[in-house]
Amino acid sequence: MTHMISEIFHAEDWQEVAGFTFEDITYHEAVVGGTVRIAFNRPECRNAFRPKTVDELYQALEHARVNDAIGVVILTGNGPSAKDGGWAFCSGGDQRVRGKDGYKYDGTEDATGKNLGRLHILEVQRLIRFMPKVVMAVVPGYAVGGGHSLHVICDLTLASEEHAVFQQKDADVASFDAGYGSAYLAKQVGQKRAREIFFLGLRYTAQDAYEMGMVNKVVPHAELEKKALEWACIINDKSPTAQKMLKYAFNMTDDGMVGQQIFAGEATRLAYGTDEAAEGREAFVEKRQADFSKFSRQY
Ligand SMILES: CC(C)(COP(=O)(O)OP(=O)(O)OC[C@H]1O[C@@H](n2cnc3c(N)ncnc32)[C@H](O)[C@@H]1OP(=O)(O)O)[C@@H](O)C(=O)NCCC(=O)NCCSC(=O)c1cc(O)c2ccccc2c1O
Repeated sequence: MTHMISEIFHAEDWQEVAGFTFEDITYHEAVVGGTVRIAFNRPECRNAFRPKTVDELYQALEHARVNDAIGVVILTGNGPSAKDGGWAFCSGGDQRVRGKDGYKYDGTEDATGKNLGRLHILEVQRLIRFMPKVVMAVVPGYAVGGGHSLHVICDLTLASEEHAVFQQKDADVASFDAGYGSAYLAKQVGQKRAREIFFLGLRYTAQDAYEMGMVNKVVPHAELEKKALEWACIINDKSPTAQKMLKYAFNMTDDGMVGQQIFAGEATRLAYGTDEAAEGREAFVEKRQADFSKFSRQY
């Protein structure tokens, strides 16, 4: 008997990625190739993340990042909750395990033995931001707190027409994502709207979020995952180099020197492929003066 992943998950489209024993997430690769689906799998607590969840998420994202065959990562939440039928993308940090210095592992999971608190969802945000793949948030229910920030950092967001709820409740629990979660949100929806979202913590539907500019498409709940895979296939049919350079170009204006470094690194890689670069390398190896005279100063 196959275990149900999520009510709107289409098992025929996916196969489990081998080699992992995840508990808090599920990790699948599309049968058609090119796309992975990573899903929070704690629907009973609206897919809140504890440190173990974040570790698993980071591991799966890193695995996708370095997999040459993958162009798109779908990030979503499994559901509904068996307790009450509620749907969630992610409700942020698990408040039951928040300590004075961050979110706590349970005793057996802490690698340091010192029970250090973690805020490493921020490391996940950076991984999503800087990976040369399109990351798509697929929001079937609540995207709240740190879960809202995760949808903000993703390149695209699709949302369930019936069940998606966007809400920033950080200030209700005396937390604040003062990085991408707020400042980058303001780039998406404008300063007044972003301040409203954080200062008031109101609930917004998928349609509200679409009108504000932080959701790309509102999709009927039952069709959400099919639409996500359809979009992923469209993205994957295009030039991987063009898609990567575009993502880094979009990021660059907001990411300062790091954004420039990442874009510039890829420009260097492209330059290495030219005859001009080969001449420079070969001249060094052959211990001769490089002859760049035949290369044009194109304008
Ligand atoms: C998400 C909700 C609005 C949903 O409300 P609803 O009424 O539909 O459902 P319940 O409230 O009854 O929830 C069902 C069930 O789930 C439990 N639960 C939900 N969210 C969490 C959570 N985040 N942590 C732990 N448990 C959660 C809830 O207790 C119920 O359990 P039962 O046992 O009673 O069945 C609503 O649930 C809600 O408001 N949730 C809390 C949202 C929240 O405050 N999130 C945290 C914001 S702070 C944050 O995420 C954050 C994390 C970081 O790591 C950061 C790092 C660096 C900077 C900032 C960070 C940051 O802000």
